[in-house]
Amino acid sequence: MVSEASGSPVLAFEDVHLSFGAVKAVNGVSFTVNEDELFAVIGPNGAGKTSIFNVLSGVYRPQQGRVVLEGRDLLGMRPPAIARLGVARTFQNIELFANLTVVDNLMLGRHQHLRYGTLAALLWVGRARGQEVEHRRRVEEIVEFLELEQWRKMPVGLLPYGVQKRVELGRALAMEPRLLLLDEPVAGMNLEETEDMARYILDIRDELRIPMIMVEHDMGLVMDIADRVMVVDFGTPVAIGTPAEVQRNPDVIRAYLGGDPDVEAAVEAGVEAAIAAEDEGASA
Ligand SMILES: Nc1ncnc2c1ncn2[C@@H]1O[C@H](COP(=O)(O)OP(=O)(O)OP(=O)(O)O)[C@@H](O)[C@H]1O
Repeated sequence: MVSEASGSPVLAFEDVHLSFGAVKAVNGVSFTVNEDELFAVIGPNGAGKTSIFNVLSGVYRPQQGRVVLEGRDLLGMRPPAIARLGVARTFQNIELFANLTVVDNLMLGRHQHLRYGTLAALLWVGRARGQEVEHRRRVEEIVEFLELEQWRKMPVGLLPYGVQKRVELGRALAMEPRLLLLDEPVAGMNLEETEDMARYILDIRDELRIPMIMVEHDMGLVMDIADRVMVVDFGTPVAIGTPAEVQRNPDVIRAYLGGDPDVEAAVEAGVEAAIAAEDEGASA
């Protein structure tokens, strides 16, 4: 099982345990995320994926474990402090201001970088003016990067769903994150929107060099674009590895298909056949 990222890790999630009464939402989960890595977390409904995100962003405080971002222990910090350290997040359900324009929503993402007071902002003087210009410049760069130019002055609520999801991604990028958490980035999207989003996610990794953790139910997307995948089931890690490694792991297939013995026998036969075919291909 490959559990360590190659290169230097940005994030270390170490033996985290989180229970709600008798429910072990996260049960001894450990992984690291490398600085240029797209790391995916998958698992059946209720497996603990959202709970892992909530631990990472400070919403839930685990009973045991460590979460270290670039050498700093995040446990015990409140969500705004963790966001200031550079952990940005997109949500399953879009969380934008529907009546504000694309540019204004992105400007709100810059909010934690504002270094001037309200009075200075109102008077539009000195530092406030200089910083505002800089923030607008950064926002326009993101508009261009995510190809949002044609919608920049439109209220977000009027835009197609796929574009709204892209604006949400832009708002997270406006925070200049050190680590980006993507919670089901293509949920509810059609094929074209999904392909667009996949391209932007890969560009964020390759051009902006921002490491990401993605929770996603779309297996095709995960297997296509993730560098490594962690599978969780009932809060417990089942496997960590490359998409190819994880896909042929019988424990993973079992976690998805349940304990039906007929299904299991069929799966194991299928896995063996796949491995044999691969080996044959390799030796040919
Ligand atoms: N605040 C909470 N209070 C009580 N139980 C919770 C809470 N949050 C999560 N759980 C429980 O922890 C377990 C893991 O839930 P979680 O939402 O993390 O799973 P998930 O993998 O994200 O599921 P889904 O794919 O459906 O979003 C579930 O049994 C859930 O009911």
